[in-house]
Amino acid sequence: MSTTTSQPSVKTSSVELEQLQAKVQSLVAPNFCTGTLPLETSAGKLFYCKGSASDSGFLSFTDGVLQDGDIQTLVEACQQATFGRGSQDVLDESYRKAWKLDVTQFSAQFDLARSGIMETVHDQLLHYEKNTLKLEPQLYKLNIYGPGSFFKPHVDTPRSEKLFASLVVVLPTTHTGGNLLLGKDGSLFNFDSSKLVFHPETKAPQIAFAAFYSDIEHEVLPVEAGYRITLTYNLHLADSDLPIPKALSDTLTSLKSALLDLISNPQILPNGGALGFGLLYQYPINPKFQKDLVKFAGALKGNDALVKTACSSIGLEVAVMVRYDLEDEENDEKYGQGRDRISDKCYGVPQML
Ligand SMILES: O=C(O)CCC(=O)C(=O)O
Ligand SMILES: [Fe+2]
Repeated sequence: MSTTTSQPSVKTSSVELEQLQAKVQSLVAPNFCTGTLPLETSAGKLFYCKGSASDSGFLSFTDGVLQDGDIQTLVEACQQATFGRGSQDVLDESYRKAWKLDVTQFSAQFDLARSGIMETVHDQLLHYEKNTLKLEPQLYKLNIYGPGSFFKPHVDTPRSEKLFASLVVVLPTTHTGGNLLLGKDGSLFNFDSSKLVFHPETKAPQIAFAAFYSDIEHEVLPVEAGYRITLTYNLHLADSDLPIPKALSDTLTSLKSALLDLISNPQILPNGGALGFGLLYQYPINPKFQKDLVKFAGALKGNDALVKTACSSIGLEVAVMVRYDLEDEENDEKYGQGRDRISDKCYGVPQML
């Protein structure tokens, strides 16, 4: 972000800057959302095939509670689930123990587009960016976690630079364990699907879902009994012409006034200059192509988007820049695990200026 001047950037250290930093750090924009919704009988079946027509079958999630034996037949059509490590797709049961079906092998009657989930996810995760952007879901896999299945902490590494968030839809089956922990050790949320997939009073089957920014660390705890069946989706950004929201939230208003206080102080950047904000989230960018960042600046997440919106709304120019940290081996090691790791594109940690 810069004021409109041709002066070179000046680094300023002051109480005011520290106050602004504290303000930005105290902001809380949602970075995940969860919910449940009834599963209608008309959306209750899952069809699958193993290879030939004679190996095909279906499960119904709405005609009584599924027995483990029924699910076992589905498991037999599955392959062991892999994950990305470095540039490779690997099978490592000490890291991920689960089964998967590729999209070519199954078809679910459950229709995400008609379920209303995307509207909720859009409002929560694109809160400050929803003026111009929308999310497009791409069905990725069906996964089954049986007794002893788990997925250790990881981030979902992007296959596309448009990857914004991940969505997990849990189908109604009896199971215990298999909680999805969001944030380190579940610091953000403990999503216990086993308690959500049947209505607490009527016991009617329900869908439970969790959506979160793909760079948020998460894990699936071991399933203790039964089977946990999920549909996973990659949520991509797509251009849209949604109307600009009129109301700015209290959070945004308070950040705007903190920024205004700062820039109206004659002691701060008296000759103009630049303010830098380290981004809170990570983004799938290819830093080789500067032009990508122009587009990327419209797709910030949560608090990052909030800071950008606040700056723009008081007339400051905002740009996203990459800062290279050549010695950041720790992150390579930590984030070299996850869904579909790709070799030449990775989460970058740009700076907002
Ligand atoms: O099943 C879940 O809750 C999350 C699965 C997951 O992290 C993934 O497929 O990448
Ligand atoms: Fe994941």
